[in-house]
Amino acid sequence: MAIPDPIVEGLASGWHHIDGSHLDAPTTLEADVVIVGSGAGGGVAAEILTQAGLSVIIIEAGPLKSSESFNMEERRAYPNLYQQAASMKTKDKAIGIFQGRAVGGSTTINWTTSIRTPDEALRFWGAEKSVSGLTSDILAPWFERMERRLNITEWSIEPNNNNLALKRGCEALGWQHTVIKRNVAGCWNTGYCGMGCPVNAKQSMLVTTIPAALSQGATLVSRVKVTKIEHHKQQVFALKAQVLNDSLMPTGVEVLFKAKHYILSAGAIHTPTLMLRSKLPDPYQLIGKRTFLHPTLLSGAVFNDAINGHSGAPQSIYSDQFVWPNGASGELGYKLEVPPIHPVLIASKTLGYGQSHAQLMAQFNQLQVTIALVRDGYHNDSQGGQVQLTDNGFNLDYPLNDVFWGAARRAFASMAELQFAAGAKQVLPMSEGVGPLSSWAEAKQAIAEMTLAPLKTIVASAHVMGGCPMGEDPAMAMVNSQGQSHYFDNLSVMDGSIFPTSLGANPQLSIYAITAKNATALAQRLTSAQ
Ligand SMILES: Cc1cc2nc3c(=O)[nH]c(=O)nc-3n(C[C@H](O)[C@H](O)[C@H](O)COP(=O)(O)OP(=O)(O)OC[C@H]3O[C@@H](n4cnc5c(N)ncnc54)[C@H](O)[C@@H]3O)c2cc1C
Repeated sequence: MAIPDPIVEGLASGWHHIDGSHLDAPTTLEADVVIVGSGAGGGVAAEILTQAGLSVIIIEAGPLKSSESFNMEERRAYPNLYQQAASMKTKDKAIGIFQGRAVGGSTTINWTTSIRTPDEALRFWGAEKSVSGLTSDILAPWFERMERRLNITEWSIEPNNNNLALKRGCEALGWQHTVIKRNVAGCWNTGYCGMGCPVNAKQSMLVTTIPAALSQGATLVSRVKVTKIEHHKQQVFALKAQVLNDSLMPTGVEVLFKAKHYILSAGAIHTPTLMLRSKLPDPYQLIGKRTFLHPTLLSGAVFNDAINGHSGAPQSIYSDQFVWPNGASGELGYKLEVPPIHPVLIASKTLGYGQSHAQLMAQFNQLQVTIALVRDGYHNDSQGGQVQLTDNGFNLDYPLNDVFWGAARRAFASMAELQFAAGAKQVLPMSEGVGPLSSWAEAKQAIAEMTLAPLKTIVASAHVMGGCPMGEDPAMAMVNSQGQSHYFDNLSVMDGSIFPTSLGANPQLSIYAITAKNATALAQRLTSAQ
């Protein structure tokens, strides 16, 4: 049975799509609003502004790919759909970062976990970061709106064995756990969300807001990368962009975009990189600083029975037992989840080489993996990373300090305790120098004594946040609480870069709801000025 592909059908119906790789001469494009990036922020903003009657151009550096080409193979998905073919790393290479680069941004390849912004985060932002008007009550209708729009509902199907182990461990220990809400409609439970949903069940921006915007006349420009924001006094007057070829290398052809209003939705790291490269005013030196990752530790566990963590909804249970142990600014907390277990993804995040690695991979189908996402950005000694320009790109300098390693050690202990309580026969904290552990008593001692250090301990992130913080006080924020620049009348930022701290929860729903609120306010402002 052929799966209907909304992108193929939409293009056939006459959507305005310009594949930059086909442009061979300099071009200027104009609209009421130009949006840089087509992910969680860009997608939602595009739909709302188009619905308000404004002409919109969405610019995306990545390609337009759709279910027609999503073949559930890691070797194709990572180079096609991820930044740096899924091998992006921090400056010292100690943290691996996953981020999307295709139409739909990271939502095209994310794992569908949808969680509202924790109240603790919102209260901290109000009290400490000069954010105004973002309380759980004020945001509730925006969460409801986006939950309806993206069919976000509790996953009612039996979790896969990877998630079931998390649930069983929590039950045995009396720890808090929750069934995850997912943005899916008619999900086949394949477990391949991270390679682009092959059946268009995931309600990513690729199959929801972007098609809606295009159906109402918006223009999508793919394989074009914005390189510079041209500005003068308090106005942005153009965006300069490079055309990219099939391999996403610049062809030398330039495109100029002109608009009444400009929105940056290139995501954390890339929005700040673009701002730095364009030398936007930054009297308090904020751009790119306080970039957060939820730096994530992994613990493997071998079970007697098959886990088959590649199959079934990747994430369907989480535990918040340890996220806010002593209030927001107390010791760093961590959220417990599981990742999908696909061979390349896991082989690159496990330890050893040669025989020991081969032995571990031979038990691949019995391998359960638990992850602990550390909540960064609240404690005084948790300042996140800093985006820095290099000659041909950027670096994210994210030093891992003692406060982080303290949380990491606690997280490894919690994960081992949980995995043994769930019935694991061996637990393997993903940090060099510690072998497979056979009991909770043995693990407790080994984890208390093990050396944790950059490049010895595996740390990863799929949640990039911050670097262009929001707030009313320009001394600590680049944009106000509506995402409007403090320095330019016609520039907004709508993506994960505006979070003043990490969230302590998976980010997509926070970006959807806050963007929906801010884009609606912007649409009212722009249409009433017409
Ligand atoms: C593997 C993976 C799994 C994840 N799972 C979950 C999950 O289950 N739940 C959850 O809540 N979150 C998850 N996330 C994170 C979530 O998807 C992101 O937080 C969210 O999509 C970020 O939205 P954004 O708008 O900030 O940026 P993105 O969605 O990343 O979109 C930014 C887009 O801008 C484009 N861009 C960048 N620079 C330029 C430029 N100069 N010119 C033109 N275009 C540019 C990029 O190519 C990209 O497509 C996951 C992420 C990954 C990578």
